[in-house]
Amino acid sequence: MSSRSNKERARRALDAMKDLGFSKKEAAPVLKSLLKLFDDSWEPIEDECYRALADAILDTRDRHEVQGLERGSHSTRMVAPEEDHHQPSTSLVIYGGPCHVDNETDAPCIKRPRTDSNNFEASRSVDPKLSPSSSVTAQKRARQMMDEDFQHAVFLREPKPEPDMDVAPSFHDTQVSIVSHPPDAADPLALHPHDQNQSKLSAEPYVGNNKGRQIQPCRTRTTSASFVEPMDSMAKQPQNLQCSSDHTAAMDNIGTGSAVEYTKEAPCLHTVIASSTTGDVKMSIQCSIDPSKFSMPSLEAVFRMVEDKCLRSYRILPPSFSISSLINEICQCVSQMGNNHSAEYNAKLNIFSNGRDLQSESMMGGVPLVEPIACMSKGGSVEESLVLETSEGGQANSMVAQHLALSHLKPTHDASDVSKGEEKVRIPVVNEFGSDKCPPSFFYIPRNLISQKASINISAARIDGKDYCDDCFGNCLSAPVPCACARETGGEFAYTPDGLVRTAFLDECVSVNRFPEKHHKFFCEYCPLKRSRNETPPEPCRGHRVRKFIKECWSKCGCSMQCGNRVVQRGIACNLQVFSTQEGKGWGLRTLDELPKGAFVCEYVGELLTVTEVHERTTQNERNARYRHPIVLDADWGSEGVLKDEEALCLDATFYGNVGRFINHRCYDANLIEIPVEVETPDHHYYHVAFFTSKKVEAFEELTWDYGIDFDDDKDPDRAFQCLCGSRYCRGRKHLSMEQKKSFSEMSCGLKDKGLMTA
Ligand SMILES: C[S@@+](CC[C@H](N)C(=O)[O-])C[C@H]1O[C@@H](n2cnc3c(N)ncnc32)[C@H](O)[C@@H]1O
Repeated sequence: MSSRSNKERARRALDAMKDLGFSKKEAAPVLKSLLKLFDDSWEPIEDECYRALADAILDTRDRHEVQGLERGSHSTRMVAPEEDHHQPSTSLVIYGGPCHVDNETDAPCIKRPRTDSNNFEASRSVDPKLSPSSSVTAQKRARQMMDEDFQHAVFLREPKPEPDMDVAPSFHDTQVSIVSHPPDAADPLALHPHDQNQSKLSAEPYVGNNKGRQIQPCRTRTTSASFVEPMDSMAKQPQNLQCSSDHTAAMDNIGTGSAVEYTKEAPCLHTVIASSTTGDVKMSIQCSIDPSKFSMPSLEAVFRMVEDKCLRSYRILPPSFSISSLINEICQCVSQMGNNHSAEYNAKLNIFSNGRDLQSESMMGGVPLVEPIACMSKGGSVEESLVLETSEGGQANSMVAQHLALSHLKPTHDASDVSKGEEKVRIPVVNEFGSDKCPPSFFYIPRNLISQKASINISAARIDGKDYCDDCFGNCLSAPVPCACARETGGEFAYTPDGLVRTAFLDECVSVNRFPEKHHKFFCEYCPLKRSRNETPPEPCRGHRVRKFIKECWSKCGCSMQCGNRVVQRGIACNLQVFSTQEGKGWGLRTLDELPKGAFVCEYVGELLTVTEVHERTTQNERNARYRHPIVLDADWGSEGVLKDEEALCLDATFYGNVGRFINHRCYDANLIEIPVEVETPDHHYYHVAFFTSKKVEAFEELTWDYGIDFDDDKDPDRAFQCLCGSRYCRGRKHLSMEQKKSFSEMSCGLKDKGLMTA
């Protein structure tokens, strides 16, 4: 590298820092140290718009502050998931803290993972002495911590099975039974299936009604269990059953024993747990099964299926995991498997094991199965029915909603899949910290709904020759020359053959978000955002970022659905989970898989409304205000002259949305970036808002994007929230100077229109 280009790169780096409010005096020595650390390699410094440099400057500042106060002391200790044995079994442990502080050389910290919450235990240094592991492990860990992608990694501890309660994780044992050990045989055992303590698989034995009774599932008996036999034996002991029609389940003692009947939320399921005077406990499950189509599967196979279906899809066990819900699942699986002829069974089990319950889908049209365990929502009935039609052009990626029921929603959530089978992957809901069992009501839709007023003309006829590739076949990415669909992205496809957004393209998109002043902005003569508010005179337009688009091949193209230039339209492919955040942000979305940089995560799907409709809704309907963060589709507002009202569009996921509505905001250094994707319309009024990872994301890390909200603008307080993103660049944080806040704030377009995110 010539010294001239080094100088040029240094100048650009310092300019970028100046834009962020860091003086040359402060930035230059840090840059020098970073270059030394990176062996004069510029790439890690320039990556992510000089993120490493900005981090290092702030770290150096922090360190100087901390050194003044607590020189030489380590306030907290690094916790490695494998070495911390004191955490509760479902606790979150985060690697955190600045790395590589060299007091001698004053070298800055770089790329350190940090905590997102005060509740997380974070490290302040990598000190082999603090780790019981070998120094090799410590070095490895230190290297990991130097890796920027390790930042914010959250490790979710798998719940450890409690010594006497290892029922859930290992159901392969066919010799399972439940045995009670009442200290006094005359004091029959009782079990309340709805008791929270019981359902948390706690080590604490359940003690019902202060009688000191215990139930301890164990594996000491050698009698083989079957689903049929206990039913028979129960039938012979009717005196032991105390049934209740109350769906909240009942527990009672009748002197000689006790029984619980449980029929909640599953009309086909009838579960009875009973004890006898001899101290035995028996459990029976009664499913409504058509005997003519049924052959009893093996218990082991059923358990394996349950494990696949339930435990593996969650990956972790939520605290609400309970034996009763497991029994529900077992019953459903018995019914499903038993209804299949044994020849089909093994093949279907394989399909099932692939992660998606195709088998249950194929069964849904047949014999009704046990209802999924649903989180019932409060509220009235849906007033008007939702009629969905595919819009003009047939295979549109959007639908038209004829009636939108806004006032009374009563959808239910299936905790095992919030998408209710609408996506290719299951998206479970787990609640570790929040008090609500499930997210509030909304209708899950996998594709955008078009409101009546929004003008979106989806028609194959509108796509002319230069915008599609009818002469392609199979995969456009493997053709020797990029096809017409790559025109939008400068003659090169935006995607790599691995389905990732190309790094250069992605970095450019990140840069538009982070440094909007360095990119082109469009100023409307008469801004639709202002127009919709009927302000007289309307405020001047604050400018809209001009964004880069991806154009995917579509139905008019000759290629197949598997073409590498069709990523977003193929839908969600990674394993996601809706979870309750610990920091008080409500529900959030995280990935269960490690995701490389540039991976497609999901779309932001909602109702397509005009900007005016959004404004009307906002003023008329305050319900669900918490979710009201419509996205303005203004990525290219300047391209086709003055926009008509019906062409200025927003996506609102308040009432109808997909999993994208759970993605929380993070100021500036979010791990997702929203990219406009053109699929079925050649103009840029309407497009898909697709989320891609802007860096490598660890499994179980929360997925976030920058809504672009200015937290300092209190003109519209009902729309805003107090930012709890935990980013050191947080625009709500006090330690940033006004100048820096301003720089960060200006990075987002439409900021002053608080509550409206732009994409
Ligand atoms: C699009 S929703 C995101 C999902 C939401 N957390 C939930 O529970 O459904 C946006 C709302 O989430 C909350 N939220 C998102 N990011 C946040 C943050 N960084 N700090 C605090 N609250 C946040 C706010 O209530 C916001 O209005």
